[in-house]
Amino acid sequence: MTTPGIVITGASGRMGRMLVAEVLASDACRLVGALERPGHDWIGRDLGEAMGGAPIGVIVSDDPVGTIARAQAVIDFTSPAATVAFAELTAQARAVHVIGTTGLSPDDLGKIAAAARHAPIIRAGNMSLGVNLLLGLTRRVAAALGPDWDIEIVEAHHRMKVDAPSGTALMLGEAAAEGRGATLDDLRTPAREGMTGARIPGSIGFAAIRGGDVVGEHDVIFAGPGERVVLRHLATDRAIFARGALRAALWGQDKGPGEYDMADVLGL
Ligand SMILES: NC(=O)C1=CN([C@@H]2O[C@H](COP(=O)(O)OP(=O)(O)OC[C@H]3O[C@@H](n4cnc5c(N)ncnc54)[C@H](O)[C@@H]3O)[C@@H](O)[C@H]2O)C=CC1
Ligand SMILES: O=C(O)C1=N[C@H](C(=O)O)C[C@H](O)C1
Repeated sequence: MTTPGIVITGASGRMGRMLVAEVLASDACRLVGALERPGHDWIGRDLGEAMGGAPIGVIVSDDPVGTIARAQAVIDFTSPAATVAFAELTAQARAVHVIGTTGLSPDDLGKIAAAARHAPIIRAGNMSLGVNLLLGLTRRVAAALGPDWDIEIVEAHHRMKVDAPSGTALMLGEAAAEGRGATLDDLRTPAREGMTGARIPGSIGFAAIRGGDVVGEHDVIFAGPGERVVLRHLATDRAIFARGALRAALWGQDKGPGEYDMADVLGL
């Protein structure tokens, strides 16, 4: 039996490079393609050489149709527009699509849901074991603490991150809202600036810090009368996300069409 062939999109990106290394180090799969955006200077080059090492026989391509046709799984950490386009092509190829891209709009999510009618899509704003455990803890603490406890989510990321709040912060906010028997749309408070007025009771607030090379830090703060509870996750190595994504790609091999998340993959 041959191992599943994996295509990595955005192969030159911060996550793309981690994913390539993770797939090449695994005996459970093969790297069968690497995609970059048209005009990128890696197009047409051997991926191993482009990454500064020995050739590996995979040429970086800007042709998603031909490349994805060879894949049993596509691991995709790129941009919302690229991910929506890849979702359609991956569904046509009946391959597993693992989506790590964040900043997706409701319209993007609708298109991804449509693609998932034809093939499995596993999507999470954070693929790490630690954050996915923290989601369950956040749900439980939010349920246990009453409405006198204000919920605020603070996240910090590197200076190149383009979306805010982070995908992880939004997942944590959704978990906190679920703990309160509501949705994040019900409880989310707009970003604060100027004369905001006092805090809306029961709302969930977000703050985003951007700077340097911070991999990803998230605090869920429960601020009550006279005390605070803080749940924290600190990512210090992007390999945690790549490891989770590859695990998802392999897990998805025998799954039917539909939308899945890391709780499904990890059995949480
Ligand atoms: N879910 C998770 O666990 C994680 C999610 N992310 C998310 O992954 C995404 C990417 O993050 P980074 O790697 O830091 O960004 P990056 O900017 O370093 O990499 C993105 C790559 O995608 C490429 N790309 C863009 N459009 C493309 C197209 N049409 N075809 C092929 N390649 C294309 C870019 O050229 C670039 O190389 C972000 O949305 C980020 O929030 C990042 C880390 C963990
Ligand atoms: O852009 C990043 O770097 C990260 N993005 C994800 C997010 O938006 O939460 C996951 C991780 O925090 C790193």
